[in-house]
Amino acid sequence: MNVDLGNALETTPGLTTETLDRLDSRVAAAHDRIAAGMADDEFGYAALTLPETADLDAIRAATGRFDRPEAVLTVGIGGSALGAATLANALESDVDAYFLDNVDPDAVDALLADLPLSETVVNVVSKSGTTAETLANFLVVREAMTEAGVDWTERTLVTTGEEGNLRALADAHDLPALDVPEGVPGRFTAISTVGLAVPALQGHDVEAVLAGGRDGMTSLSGSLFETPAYAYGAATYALAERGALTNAVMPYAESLETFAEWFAQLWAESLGKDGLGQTPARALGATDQHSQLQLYRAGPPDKLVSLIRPTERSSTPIPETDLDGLAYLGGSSLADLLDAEFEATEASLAAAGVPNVRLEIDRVDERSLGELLYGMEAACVLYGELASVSTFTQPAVEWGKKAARGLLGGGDFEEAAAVANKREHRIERS
Ligand SMILES: O=P(O)(O)OC[C@H]1O[C@](O)(CO)[C@@H](O)[C@@H]1O
Repeated sequence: MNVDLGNALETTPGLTTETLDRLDSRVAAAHDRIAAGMADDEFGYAALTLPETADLDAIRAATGRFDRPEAVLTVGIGGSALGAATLANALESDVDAYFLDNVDPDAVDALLADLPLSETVVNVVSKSGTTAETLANFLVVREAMTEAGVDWTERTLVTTGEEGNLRALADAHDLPALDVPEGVPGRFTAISTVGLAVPALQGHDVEAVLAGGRDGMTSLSGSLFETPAYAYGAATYALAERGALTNAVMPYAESLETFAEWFAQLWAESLGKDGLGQTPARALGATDQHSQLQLYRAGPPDKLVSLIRPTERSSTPIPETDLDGLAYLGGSSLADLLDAEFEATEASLAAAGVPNVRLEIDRVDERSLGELLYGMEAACVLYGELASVSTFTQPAVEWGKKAARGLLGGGDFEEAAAVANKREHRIERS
């Protein structure tokens, strides 16, 4: 993974080379803190040692109990689904991967109606084992398997914490079970049992994902000028400090669209603390050049755009044409067009003084994805150190969970009472 900060200098908001030089001493101190946390396997910092500690043997043993399934259905939410989804949606496989990470009955019913349940592995993932959406969906999926005459105990893989509902279920039915990594928040578990079971079931080279993570791990140093991940973390932090409160993540590869969704949880849930943070906006190049780019370029000067692309991609030739005004496309390729649009968007933003950062990976394969995931995690941890926020907790998500649980009779929560006291000011169609 390489990072180019050139288009974040002298922009509005913007950095200068002096800013980066001044930041580098803070990056060195932050790296020392990060390295110490990694060495001591400290809560949260342990995420950055996963390329070395992830239990590949356990992943292979647990997933090896399933002969090549037609499909893998992951039942999980947030970090328990997005890492695996990023890898599955970026890589080609003849084993289809599906993700139930919401409780929309229409979507759940439609998916279950289509799935070959007898040839599907159900991969239920929850660190806590208490997440309502995940457990509710699992109960629905298990019922559907039973009604289809499928022995769910033969088709279910569990990934969970040491205790809780799923651990008890796995023990009671002798289900293959993987341990979520201790001391690692869910959004940081892509390069672990949590994120790697699905690609393993799909036949992908999970060892290469770990190797990519190790590439990122060995690149960590005490200087942003030697560590692309830290360069990105420091630059995004400094731009936020100067008013870039939105970070539009815009991969120029369909295969990285889910990566932007994974990044959004990582960035928002880690850095949105104490009135601080940087809103991750998900965009896709070239599609959003015909959509959100208008706002990025001509709206409030409160954004940076992170443009991501693989430097190698397949190339689909564009046939010669005599279409009026479009003859120039003939003989080039879709790759040429997409790369030209990437560079044009980059320059368009720069011309308008909008800061943008270029991130490039070699290609969309297991090793590059591992390095990209790791690099963004390291960038996020560094940003959190510089911002002095509690990167590895997410207390603000608990209020809503209690309210929903109270509304369903799952306990007496004052949050549920607050829902009942909603202030109303209805505007109704006459
Ligand atoms: O793996 P679990 O415990 O089901 O949690 C799923 C997700 O929910 C959260 O805890 C937020 O509610 C995320 O941090 C996490 O990734």
